[in-house]
This record gives sequence, structure tokens and C-alpha cells, in this order.
Amino acid sequence: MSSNDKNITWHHSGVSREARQSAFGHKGATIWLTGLSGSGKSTIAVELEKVLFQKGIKAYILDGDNIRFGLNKDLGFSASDRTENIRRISEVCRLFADANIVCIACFISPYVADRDQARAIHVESGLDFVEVFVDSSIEVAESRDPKGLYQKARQGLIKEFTGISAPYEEPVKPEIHLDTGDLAVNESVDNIVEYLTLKKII
Ligand SMILES: Nc1ncnc2c1ncn2[C@@H]1O[C@H](COP(=O)(O)OS(=O)(=O)O)[C@@H](OP(=O)(O)O)[C@H]1O
Ligand SMILES: Nc1ncnc2c1ncn2[C@@H]1O[C@H](COP(=O)(O)OP(=O)(O)O)[C@@H](O)[C@H]1O
Repeated sequence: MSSNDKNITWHHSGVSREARQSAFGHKGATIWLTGLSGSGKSTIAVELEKVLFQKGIKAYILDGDNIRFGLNKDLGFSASDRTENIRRISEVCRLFADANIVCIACFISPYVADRDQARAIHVESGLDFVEVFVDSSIEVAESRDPKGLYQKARQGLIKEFTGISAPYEEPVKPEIHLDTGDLAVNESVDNIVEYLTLKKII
């Protein structure tokens, strides 16, 4: 069903993107962190948000666990629920980026097609989308196990757990690839900040 079949109309803002960029002194964008549970997405996001904030850049984290407390509390971890989770999040990220915020999205987002769709809706709106592969081996992620979830998954207490009993499709061509088994948190953050600077997003 097209939008017109539903009798809905797109309303345009009276404030241009250029005016927002000029007022904020930087662009909006979505930094999309993808990786296994325990790979370091949230840890890197928190440090990145602090660094950006200290530079006067408007940044905000959207994190998988948090979003699942509210907006997506109706969704579980089946493949179709994960796809719907990422679809909704992608739309929210687009709104943040359009509002000229640097939106830091931390979601396992295990499927290439879902991440490609997230990228596509940004590109069609003329917004930057930076895919960051937060890469650690399953062994490293499991040894960290900050929430004890791998242990529960191994015991069969959590079904469809990513990396154990559900798939993770690695990014094909991410803008940034961080090996968190090798890089310290501040080095990962520096990598992202350097990229944003190079691309004149900040
Ligand atoms: N079955 C299963 N598989 C993976 N993760 C699980 C599962 N059940 C609960 N959790 C917790 O949910 C967090 C992942 O949510 P996401 O919204 O990022 O997942 S997804 O992108 O829809 O795959 C994930 O957060 P992170 O550890 O920060 O990645 C877990 O805390
Ligand atoms: N180099 C590193 N980069 C990121 N996290 C690391 C690193 N080394 C150890 N850790 C630890 O690994 C855990 C990663 O957990 P978290 O950030 O919640 O991952 P995710 O959000 O991907 O599930 C944290 O306890 C963090 O302190």
C-alpha cells in the first residue's frame, strides 16, 4: 500500500539542514555499532559519546537493551523480531540524524540485509551512515560475558542466543573495523573520531 492509499502527506520542516548544521557546527549522522554481545559496543559507545560531548558535539546513544525496555518491548529474539527491531531503530536513527544529532546506535543487528536497509534509508535522506564492526571472536566475547548471558545460553536457559544458537553475519564492507581483542577502548574511540573528522561530519 503506498502512502497515498493511506491518505497521508509528508510535511516539511521550515528549518533547513544547512541551518541546523551551521547552528550546531557539525553534521548529524548515524554511527552504527554492530557486533556480538560482549564485543564492546556499549563500552565504546559510552566513551565515544563522552568524547563527542566534551567537544561540544550533540551526540546520543541508542542501545539495544534500553530500546527493548520501551519502544521495542513487544519484540523478542526470533529472526523476524530482530529484523523488526532493527527496522524501527533505523527509522529512529534517521530522525536523530535528520535533527542534526550524532546518533550512536549499538545493536547486535546480526543480519547484513537489516543493516543494509538501515544504511539505505539514511542514504535516501542524504544522511551519513557509518557502519562500525565491533569485532571480537566469540571466545573473547564469551570470556568477558559481562552480563552472564553466554553462561545462561550454554546452559540452554536462553534460546536463539547470537553466536551460540543464532547467527551473526559479519559486515561485508564496514566503514570502520575495530578488533576489540586487540584495541584498547580509547583506541577504538580515537578511530571513530578520526573517521568522523576526516569525513567532515564533525
Ligand atoms: N537471545 C539473545 N541474543 C542476543 N542478545 C540477547 C538475547 N537475549 C537477550 N539479549 C540481550 O539483548 C541485547 C541485544 O539486543 P539487540 O536489540 O541489540 O539485538 S538484535 O540487534 O535485535 O539482534 C544484548 O545486549 P548486548 O550484550 O549489549 O549486545 C543482550 O543483553
Ligand atoms: N578492548 C575492549 N573494548 C571494549 N570492551 C572491552 C575491551 N576490553 C575489555 N572490554 C570489556 O568487555 C565488555 C564488553 O561489554 P559491552 O560493552 O556491554 O559489550 P556489548 O555492548 O557489545 O554487549 C565490558 O565489560 C568491557 O569492559
